[in-house]
Amino acid sequence: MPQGPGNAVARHLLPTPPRRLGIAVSGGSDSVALLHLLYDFAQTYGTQLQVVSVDHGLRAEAAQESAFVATLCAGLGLPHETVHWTGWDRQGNLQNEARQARYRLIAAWARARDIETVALGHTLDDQAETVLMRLARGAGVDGLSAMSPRRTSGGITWLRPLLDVSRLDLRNILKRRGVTWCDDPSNEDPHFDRVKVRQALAVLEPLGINAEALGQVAFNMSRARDALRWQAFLTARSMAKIERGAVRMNWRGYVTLPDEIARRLLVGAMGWISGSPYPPRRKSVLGLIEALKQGVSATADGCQVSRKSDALWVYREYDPVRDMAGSIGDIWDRRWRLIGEAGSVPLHIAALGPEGLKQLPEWRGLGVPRGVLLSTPAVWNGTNLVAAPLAGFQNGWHARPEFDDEAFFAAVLSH
Ligand SMILES: Nc1ncnc2c1ncn2[C@@H]1O[C@H](COP(=O)(O)OP(=O)(O)OP(=O)(O)O)[C@@H](O)[C@H]1O
Repeated sequence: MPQGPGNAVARHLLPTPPRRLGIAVSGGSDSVALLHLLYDFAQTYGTQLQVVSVDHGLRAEAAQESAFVATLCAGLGLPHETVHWTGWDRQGNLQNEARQARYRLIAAWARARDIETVALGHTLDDQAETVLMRLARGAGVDGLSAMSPRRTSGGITWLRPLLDVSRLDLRNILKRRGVTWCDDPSNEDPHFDRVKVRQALAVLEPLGINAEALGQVAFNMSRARDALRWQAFLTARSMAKIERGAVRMNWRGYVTLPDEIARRLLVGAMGWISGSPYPPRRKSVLGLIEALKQGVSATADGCQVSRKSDALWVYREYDPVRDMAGSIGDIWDRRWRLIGEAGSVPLHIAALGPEGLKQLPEWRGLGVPRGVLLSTPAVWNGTNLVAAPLAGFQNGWHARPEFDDEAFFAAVLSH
């Protein structure tokens, strides 16, 4: 087993070394070191490596940096490609937009090459800088938690094998090997918060507030977050049910939960329904719970949250304008599989909506809020309702929830 940072890499990739691995290399010291460490690993374990660089088209030097990575890879005999970002609409925060675009582009690059895992060069210093920046925003347990060394999103597993390794150690490895790297001038630009934070860390060092200490804080926070996630998961299992594509919880039980658990349950329910990768902000969810206590329903992220007698319901907000067309076999609104027989009459699928409910007066006896039923799928022949999932099969059509309760519980556990 290799020692030092090489060991860190191996620890994240063994005992089952991947057959293929993507590496995102910007040309900076961290990702260049990652490239070399993974190259060593691949020599021993036979992993096929492919390298990608993203040119955001924002700095003149970016093309030279990807050319530098290309030369480096050619020297190591590794395939390298550069992908380009051209999509900035000059709206929003440039750093954020560029970062999100980068992840999207790298994920698309990997998917197109059947690469399931992509390694990134985040280090202990990145971890520490993130903790310090988030302190300024009064972050809670989630915000201060450590980055995960392995995380799946956008269909790709992102691996960060260097989170325990300092930038200094990586640079020393490169210097010993006589390998150079590119210095991104924006890393010195004090307009950026990250640069200010790096300077602040140098000032805090004599107090022992350094990358290791902040990394440890992040690690401890992750453990606290995991405990909260489990508590929320177990609570959801005992008090929440999926009914007609909505989440139903017992209000009297819900209202006695600690804030943090109540919030996680709600965020999990909303995430399961909306499919949004970003949870709503903590403050807005807590505000929403307060509103519910006052008997006020609320909408957020395309979800409606409301109380009906003793139950708290979270369901898809009915939106008459939203295009909710579908066909047989489709998954409709992420949660319903539409099953039926193609006949000679042209049918279409859309939300039940108020028109549908008018044609199904028996809905009142179901004990389910009107809003839940409005946003369930229905089969239409023009303006005539052919089938709706209120009473199981109808006219040879059926819409059954594709995602079972477990998917909702998993959403609670991951938020
Ligand atoms: N232009 C790029 N091309 C390829 N990979 C990149 C590029 N920029 C960053 N990366 C990858 O992301 C890693 C982290 O870099 P950096 O900290 O700048 O990214 P970030 O995405 O802004 O981080 P965070 O996710 O913490 O916001 C790098 O080590 C590298 O693996």
